[in-house]
Amino acid sequence: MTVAERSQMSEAHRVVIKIGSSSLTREDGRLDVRAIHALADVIAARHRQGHEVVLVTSGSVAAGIEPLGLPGRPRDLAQAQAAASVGQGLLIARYSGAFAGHGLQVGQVLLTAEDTVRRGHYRNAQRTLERLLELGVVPIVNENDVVATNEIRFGDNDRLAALVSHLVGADALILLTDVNGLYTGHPAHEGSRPISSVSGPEDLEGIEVTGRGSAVGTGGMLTKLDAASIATSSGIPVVLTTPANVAGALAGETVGTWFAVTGKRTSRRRLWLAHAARTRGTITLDDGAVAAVLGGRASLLPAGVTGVAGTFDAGDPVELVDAAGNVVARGLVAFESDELPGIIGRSTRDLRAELGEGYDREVVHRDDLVLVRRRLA
Ligand SMILES: Nc1ncnc2c1ncn2[C@@H]1O[C@H](COP(=O)(O)OP(=O)(O)O)[C@@H](O)[C@H]1O
Ligand SMILES: N[C@@H](CCC(=O)OP(=O)(O)O)C(=O)O
Repeated sequence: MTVAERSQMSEAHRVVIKIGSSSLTREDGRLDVRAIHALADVIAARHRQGHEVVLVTSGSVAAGIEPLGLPGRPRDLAQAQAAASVGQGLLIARYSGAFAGHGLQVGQVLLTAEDTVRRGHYRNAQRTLERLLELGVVPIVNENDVVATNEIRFGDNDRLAALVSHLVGADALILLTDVNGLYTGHPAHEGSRPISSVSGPEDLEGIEVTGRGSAVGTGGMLTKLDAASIATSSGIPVVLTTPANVAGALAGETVGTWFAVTGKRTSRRRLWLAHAARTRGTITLDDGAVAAVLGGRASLLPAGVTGVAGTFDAGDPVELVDAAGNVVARGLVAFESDELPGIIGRSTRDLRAELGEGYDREVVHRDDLVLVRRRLA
């Protein structure tokens, strides 16, 4: 079922709910157990109505701060990973206790973004999540902080929640944070007004968002907008609100900000290329090639390439940038990096005549290319 309007939220069979660190920690930095119980109460009620909920929860790093005697959220990666390792067990134990009060079991699922889209990984993740739901268990997902490295580190659970929504074929995604939705500017700034609904990227023009979150959160509003864009562009509507409004959001009430669907369900490979793939290099395009690629139907030919950086093999993901270095698209490159300097800027006819069949192929075929939406702010 596709949820087109807020009012249909009450019928959404499978919903992903993501709760951020800012909503799970008290002012002294400790885990807020009451918040966990309040959320479990709402999810259990939804469960009793015959619906399914997948919970994506942050809070492992925050939960590790107090037992390790740390002064605050660690900045360096290894320390954050250690805190997450200590905190994750405590976090899941709290959820487990809260859901047990409703006769529900929970299943811990630790993922990286790549696991949700990379062939071979996603099938296992998908099968496990399906089986947990069939068994009436509430899956509780968090980033697998301990294995995530600096380069692949996802860094925020907002986008992970959007990718998980896609993975489980959710009917809706609810993002819970410490502000009741998106505002026209930072909520602390005078004059910022709440926005009740967003029907597409054009509604976000002029809105000020920061990547800086609350004291314990990461990513701020920027990653929530990224998550909303991933979900809505692949057919999943999003509500952004506070935990106090989660029951209202599930009932289809006008709470927080509603992000309407902007596109159809997309292929997992394109989702991976656009949002999770680690690119291996950069290919610079001339203005004509940028226009052709942005037109949406053209492949990238050698003649439109002006520069190459990085070391990659044929088939690797690369970024396509314009002359000013702005990322225009991502694609799977058809040549290895060593081959490209000898062919760029040249026409396919020349290349075929000089180097033979095969060298006249596209640098990136249009089927292997996704446009990158410009980020806000
Ligand atoms: N335009 C905006 N509208 C709403 N919140 C914003 C905006 N710009 C920045 N923010 C900040 O984003 C914060 C939420 O992000 P974050 O702390 O990462 O939350 P979480 O821990 O729930 O993921 C809010 O507390 C707010 O300070
Ligand atoms: N895996 C980390 C996620 C951190 C994170 O994304 O935080 P938030 O921006 O509060 O959702 C944790 O559990 O602390």
